[in-house]
Amino acid sequence: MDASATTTLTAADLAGALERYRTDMPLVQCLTNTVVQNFTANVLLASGASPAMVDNPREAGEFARIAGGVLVNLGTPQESTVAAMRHAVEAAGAAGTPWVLDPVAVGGLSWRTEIAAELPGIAAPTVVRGNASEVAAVAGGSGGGRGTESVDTPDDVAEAAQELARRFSGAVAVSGEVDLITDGDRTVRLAHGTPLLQKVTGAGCALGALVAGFAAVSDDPLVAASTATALFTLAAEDAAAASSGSGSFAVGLVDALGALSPEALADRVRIS
Ligand SMILES: Nc1ncnc2c1ncn2[C@@H]1O[C@H](COP(=O)(O)OP(=O)(O)O)[C@@H](O)[C@H]1O
Ligand SMILES: Cc1ncsc1CCOP(=O)(O)O
Ligand SMILES: [Mg+2]
Repeated sequence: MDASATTTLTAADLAGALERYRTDMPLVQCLTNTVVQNFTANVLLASGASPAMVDNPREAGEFARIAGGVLVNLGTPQESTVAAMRHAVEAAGAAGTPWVLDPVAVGGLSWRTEIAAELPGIAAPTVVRGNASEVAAVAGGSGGGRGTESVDTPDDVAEAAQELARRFSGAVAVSGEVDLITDGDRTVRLAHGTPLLQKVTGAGCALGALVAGFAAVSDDPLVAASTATALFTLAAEDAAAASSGSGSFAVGLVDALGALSPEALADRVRIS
């Protein structure tokens, strides 16, 4: 086998995942924070997936068995939703449903840092998606960022991300100006996007939901996380070009997510 084929993703890999996503319309269960629920659901719908915010302890496990992918986001943890997360992760592990951990502000606050350490002990996450400070904290190396924002760059934490991906036999997607996505063996960088993404709350959180959707249609977590990132950041470039500020940008991003075809993604994405 050609060695490069085992170490590199191609634009065609990502376009293929987007084609399957648009055909399958994956059901994505979101246990996410109270700030971003509506935006996340609209991002999933626009992209071609089907969102369901099933986040109570009585139903979360039941739903995780039938969902295509599960997002667990620690942005605003409450006793009840954390109990639901435990059930969802356990059921996802038993059913083989991929699940994504978004460790919002982990490292900076002690309870959510404990939860981020506990949940992977129930079942390993398919993808950990966070900003650089959050990924460093989950890997065990730092005190986190400034609230929900990073004080590190993805390349600062590349080794920690690779080690974490190997620990979970999954992928780690570190967001920033240049996104770094790794499965511990292969590492790709995507330099798309716009600084306007930092002026809209929930951009990272919505990206986590897309990763869960793509994990439903791809057996390769690196492909899933990379396709979600490419779709989101290329759509953001389109929205930025047509916007007059962060408000119209957020609306335009939802429009652009639905308009981006697999062919356009393959044509425009630059993988390094
Ligand atoms: N300076 C930037 N330029 C371009 N894209 C960015 C920039 N910062 C973040 N992004 C993009 O914004 C999205 C959210 O990333 P980030 O802000 O790091 O997440 P979080 O909201 O979890 O902190 C990602 O798709 C990332 O590629
Ligand atoms: C502002 C805020 N506070 C708690 S969760 C949250 C949303 C964070 O969203 P993101 O991590 O996508 O910027
Ligand atoms: Mg975040």
